[in-house]
Amino acid sequence: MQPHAGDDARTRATPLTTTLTDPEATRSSARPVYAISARGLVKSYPGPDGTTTHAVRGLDLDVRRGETFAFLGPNGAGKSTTLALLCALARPTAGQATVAGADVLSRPDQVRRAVGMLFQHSALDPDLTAEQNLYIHARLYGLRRRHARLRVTETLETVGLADRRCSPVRTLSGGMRRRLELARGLLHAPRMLFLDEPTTGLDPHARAQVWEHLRALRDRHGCTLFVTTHYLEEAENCDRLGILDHGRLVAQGTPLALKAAIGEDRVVLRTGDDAAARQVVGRTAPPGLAVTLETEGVSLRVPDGSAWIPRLCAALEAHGIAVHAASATPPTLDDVFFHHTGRSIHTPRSHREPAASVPGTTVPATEEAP
Ligand SMILES: Nc1ncnc2c1ncn2[C@@H]1O[C@H](COP(=O)(O)OP(=O)(O)OP(=O)(O)O)[C@@H](O)[C@H]1O
Repeated sequence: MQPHAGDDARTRATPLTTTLTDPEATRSSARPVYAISARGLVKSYPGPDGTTTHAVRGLDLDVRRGETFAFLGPNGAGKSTTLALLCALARPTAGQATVAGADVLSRPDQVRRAVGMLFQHSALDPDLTAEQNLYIHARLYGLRRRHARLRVTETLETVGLADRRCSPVRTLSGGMRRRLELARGLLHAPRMLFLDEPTTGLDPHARAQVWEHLRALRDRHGCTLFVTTHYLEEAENCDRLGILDHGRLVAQGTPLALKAAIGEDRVVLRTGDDAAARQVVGRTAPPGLAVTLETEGVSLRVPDGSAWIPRLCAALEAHGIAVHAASATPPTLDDVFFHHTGRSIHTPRSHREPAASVPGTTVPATEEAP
């Protein structure tokens, strides 16, 4: 998917009214350029013992029509809550959002009619066939009988399940069920799809198949896709992504721009004595850099990493420490995540983190979200 040239890797906040349309688009068509535009979106839940859980803390976000946008964040970051706010399934505590041209607060029905949704939990009846499940949902969406039958056939074809239309859902594989869920979200032909972790729990082959269908929806039908995920490789393939942490969007941009903005390579040295090597590398590398001990060896993030390898190797050898392997790799999305959050997306959050920086932090109800 093509990156947008000149995308800013950092989050930007501009007034909602100025971002809903761009002047060029307004001249050629009345349709807003942004499929999603949110400003200052907040969602707080009452927590246990009179506390408040701040799931989303002031979100500013714009997603263009036809764009595939990934919302990347660890468990509890607030991804599903944001999705519920944008689909008008939950009411924001504060802030505003326009989705598919409708305001989520004043026109929630219009938003829900305009978007398709794929949730983490299945909404399918395992004892009914693929076709029966879709037909029931089509009727619930308000489609007339004949149109419902037509859309069931079309959407089963779209997701490559036409030959399994008479199979009970319980006999379908996990990947097929997810595709059937996708078909369900497409019944009313929405131009915009919200997908909450569409491939979680699927094997790599089934994940690739789901993404093949999602790309086809974008390319053939111009659908806007908003996908939550904690798979870096999925986010990598999207037009843009936003990194959500502790209910806040800490960075957004194209994968390329986000990685380029870091500008640091990851250098890893595997040595005969990594603990001693860490001390030597710490003294040799530019001051202030974190040198860490990881399973692969001694690691540090430094601009122009490959130029540092000979110097670090020479210093280690001068201290009698053998270097078995050395590598410098350009930043990955995990490095981007690390850069903005101080930890890897795969690292479970620490219990020692200060309360104000823990995802979905629970604080006394009287305390204002910072
Ligand atoms: N209905 C609710 N009532 C109270 N707290 C909630 C509710 N829904 C979510 N939360 C809390 O809000 C925070 C964010 O949850 P959310 O489900 O949005 O995160 P997530 O990023 O989608 O996580 P996951 O990847 O595990 O689905 C969590 O601390 C969660 O416990």
